[in-house]
Amino acid sequence: MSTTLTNSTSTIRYNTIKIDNQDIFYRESGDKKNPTLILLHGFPSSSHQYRHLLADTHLTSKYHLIAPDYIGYGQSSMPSTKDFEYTFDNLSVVTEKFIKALSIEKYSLYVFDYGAPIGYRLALRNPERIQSFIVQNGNAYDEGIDNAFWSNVKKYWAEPTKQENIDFVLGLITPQTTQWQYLNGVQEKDKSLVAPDGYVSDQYYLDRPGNGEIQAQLLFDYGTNPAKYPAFQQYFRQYQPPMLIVWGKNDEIFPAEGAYPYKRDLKNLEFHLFETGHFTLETHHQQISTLINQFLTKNLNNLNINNNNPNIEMSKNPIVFITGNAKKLEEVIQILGSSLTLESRKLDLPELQGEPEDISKEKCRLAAKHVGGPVLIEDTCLCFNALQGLPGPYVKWFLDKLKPEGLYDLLAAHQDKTGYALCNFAFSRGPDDEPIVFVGRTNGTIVPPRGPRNFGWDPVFQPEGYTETYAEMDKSIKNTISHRTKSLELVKNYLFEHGYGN
Ligand SMILES: O=c1[nH]c(=O)c2ncn([C@@H]3O[C@H](COP(=O)(O)OP(=O)(O)OP(=O)(O)O)[C@@H](O)[C@H]3O)c2[nH]1
Ligand SMILES: [Mg+2]
Repeated sequence: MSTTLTNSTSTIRYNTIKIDNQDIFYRESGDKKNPTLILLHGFPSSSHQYRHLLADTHLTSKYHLIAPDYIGYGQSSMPSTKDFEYTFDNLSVVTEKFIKALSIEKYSLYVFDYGAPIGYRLALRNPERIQSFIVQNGNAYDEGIDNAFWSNVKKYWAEPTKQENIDFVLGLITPQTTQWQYLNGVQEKDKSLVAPDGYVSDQYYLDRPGNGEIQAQLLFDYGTNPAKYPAFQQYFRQYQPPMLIVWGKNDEIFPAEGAYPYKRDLKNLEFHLFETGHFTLETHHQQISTLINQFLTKNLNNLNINNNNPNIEMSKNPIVFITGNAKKLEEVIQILGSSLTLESRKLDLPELQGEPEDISKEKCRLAAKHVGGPVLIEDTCLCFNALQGLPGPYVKWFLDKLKPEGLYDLLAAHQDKTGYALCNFAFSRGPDDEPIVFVGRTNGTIVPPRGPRNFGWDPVFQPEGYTETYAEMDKSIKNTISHRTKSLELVKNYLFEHGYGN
């Protein structure tokens, strides 16, 4: 339990820290020892928009919450556009430095509106640090900005000096528009839930001399975001961060059309639309808090166990998976999903001759020396029973010279066509640590090649109980029964027990 609790609402602290000589103001609640949720605000607001979540003891008894104000917003410094270039790149760099200055190693991100392109940039640069995402009316897909509001913004991106376009931008920072942002799309019965303090204080900050130029510069730079959407989407597909979507569906700026496409890329996605507008938390913070609590509890479960156990070693460095084989890496990423974050490095390490376990241990020692930190390697064997386990670890060279047909022909003189695929993962914490080996094995039969030839000996291996070869079957089936999956399962269990899980 947090030590900062009082009665039914949590204590919020208000602090300022210097980053690159600028003051960054932030609100903080909950115990620092617990997993961190960083709340990134939107336009035209500040960390004030997260006041309900920050005060919610259901969240702060289990999580550490932090909400900064970006430069130019709320209580943070507001240098002029001559002294600071207001771009999403720059705001994300400052946010990254802010997180580092507070010594936060891993975190979940709540992204809303402008917070989305800032948070996704952070994730592209630090995929290993991101534990999960909560997305509220924040965009990463073209569908979300294909509407009347954005067609005006696009005109401004195309001709920023045209008076008509400047007038449009100036219209966005008037008291009427700010109030509209809070109330538009809110159901009649819920309007009295929206505190006027939100739009009144946002307007106070917008009205500061020079702030209009800042908003115009940043809105112009929003034009750099659509070009990044493919990279954001690729990150989602590759790293599969758990994601909770909580979206006010009557928002005219970020309508629900921008929420659905996340479903295309994220496998671990919870999706909720609410009958309300842009500032969804104003009317639905209780429902959202409950969902966040359930979502984080489910997805950070392993981490909570680790945090409660002082004997667990938490790695500061990410585990580097070394392989020279792109297909192998692809499967490892598919199998692991978001459960474990690895950094990959392409390197073809020399391999010893001998028994599979000794080969993988030695490969792992070399990798640990190379990286100087925690490493994971993998060595795969294809073993024929009639040949006492050969070609085993040497299958790569046999395959290279003989092709899949030749592998099958090796058994021409033998009745027994059975064999097994063997996968040895080896893990070491660093150069002085003895590697541990995790073995996964799938039995099968060696058959004349069938199916696509894009991965090694897959066409000649037909796993026991199946009529298709590895190459013919759907990837999702191979990844349920394969030698690699079985070995990775043991790796995951071991690493979770030792504090490396997501
Ligand atoms: O059909 C396949 N299905 C698989 O699931 C599979 N896994 C590995 N292989 C192949 O078997 C040899 C292992 O050698 P290997 O473990 O030393 O790998 P590698 O040298 O390619 O990469 P690495 O050592 O840099 O990680 C290489 O020819 C790999 O292409 C597979 N073929
Ligand atoms: Mg190799």
